[in-house]
Amino acid sequence: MSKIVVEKSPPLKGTVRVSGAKNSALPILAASLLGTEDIILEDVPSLRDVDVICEVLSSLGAEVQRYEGGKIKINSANLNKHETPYELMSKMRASFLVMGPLLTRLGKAKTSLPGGCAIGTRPIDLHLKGFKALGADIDVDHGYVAAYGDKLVGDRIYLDFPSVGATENIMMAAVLAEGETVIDNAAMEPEIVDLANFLSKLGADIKGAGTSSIRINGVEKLGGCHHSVIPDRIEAGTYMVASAITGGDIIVENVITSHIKPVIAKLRETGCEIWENGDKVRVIGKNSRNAVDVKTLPYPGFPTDMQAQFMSLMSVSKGTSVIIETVFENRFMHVDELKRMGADIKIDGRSAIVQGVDSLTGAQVKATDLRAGAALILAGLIADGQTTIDHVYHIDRGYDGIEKKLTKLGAKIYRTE
Ligand SMILES: CC(=O)N[C@H]1[C@@H](OP(=O)(O)OP(=O)(O)OC[C@H]2O[C@@H](n3ccc(=O)[nH]c3=O)[C@H](O)[C@@H]2O)O[C@H](CO)[C@@H](O)[C@@H]1O
Ligand SMILES: C=C(OP(=O)(O)O)C(=O)O
Repeated sequence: MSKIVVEKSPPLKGTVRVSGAKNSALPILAASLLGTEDIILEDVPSLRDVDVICEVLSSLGAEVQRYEGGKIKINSANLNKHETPYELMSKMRASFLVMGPLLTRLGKAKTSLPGGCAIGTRPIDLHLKGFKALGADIDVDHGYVAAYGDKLVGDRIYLDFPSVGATENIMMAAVLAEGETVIDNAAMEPEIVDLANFLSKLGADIKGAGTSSIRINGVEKLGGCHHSVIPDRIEAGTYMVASAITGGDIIVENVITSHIKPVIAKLRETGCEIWENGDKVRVIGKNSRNAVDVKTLPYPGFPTDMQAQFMSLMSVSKGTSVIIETVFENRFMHVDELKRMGADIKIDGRSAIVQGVDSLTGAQVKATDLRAGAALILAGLIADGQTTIDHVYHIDRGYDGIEKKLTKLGAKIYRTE
């Protein structure tokens, strides 16, 4: 199994370009099952998760052609299977997002139940609540979930939590349902808006995406379109923290700054200087090692997907920081790994109390999930000596060319087999 080795690096300098967003690309690829004509997607990041979802689409009868530079062509005119193979589903939770499109297009869908993962139990009750409200029968048995409904009919659905995945799955199921569906307390993440924009280009009638109430009027059929995936706000935030933690001065390109307001605000609170200019942000980190408190929340709050990276920064900041994780119940697996590197962190329920230390030391650690892996790379950049990170397949799920991009900024990072 390959490992990533990170050595103490100089302050980062230069320019880094952010790739298309994983969390937009995955639902949009799933939604491609709804179209009956050619769909061309651009700016799709090169990631393990994208490889897996493309395999899922092919296994269902869609034609998927991949080109250099993040372009993918999909044609789902001959969609002919409603069941996804367990081996593919078990590789990635987001493959559950094919349920909504399959159900509404074929009248039936069956996938293995996505299990829990390192960051929490990650139930799917809200997805199923939505499908049921649209008239589907749900059958959960022997580790599989099946949904049946020849004729879905729109309804009003209140989500008990603004779940990103449930909002997406229900929105996708509703686009071909009869009449109007309203999702209340819907997730408002930029990736929901990107999915709604994509579906609208296919011919769907969706209003209110990006607010807490989304209205979908079902249409008979969807066609094809050309769509570019929005930039990855979490990848952008990760490089911004890399500049802050190393005391660097970098420009992050291909950023929609309104999507990363909480990250910009919190970095400024640490003392980091940030200049916004169109789709670029310059991040000057020389004074950015001051402790701040962080509380993760659904968008537009501080993203849970940036919590681990901020914890690395707080580990070497002046003072004490309280980091509260409200979105996932178990997203502190990186704490033990950071402690191996000398961080001083205590967990109390959903809070982590981080007492900044003067320096970290390189160690052998493992990426317990995607963002935990990114956090360990960030910690490795300023730790004395060498940090060797195991289980890097987690990192490959969500960071397009991370070693290459960091190396270009002057970081000492490489992969070993
Ligand atoms: C592929 C993708 O887009 N992944 C993102 C998506 O994950 P995902 O869509 O899985 O996250 P959700 O917003 O659904 O989950 C948030 C919370 O809702 C709970 N919940 C969710 C569904 C459900 O049916 N019942 C339920 O209780 C979860 O357990 C969790 O505590 O949003 C998360 C929250 O911003 C991000 O961390 C992930 O990177
Ligand atoms: C939790 C994440 O992703 P996923 O939902 O794909 O596991 C993430 O991107 O940090």
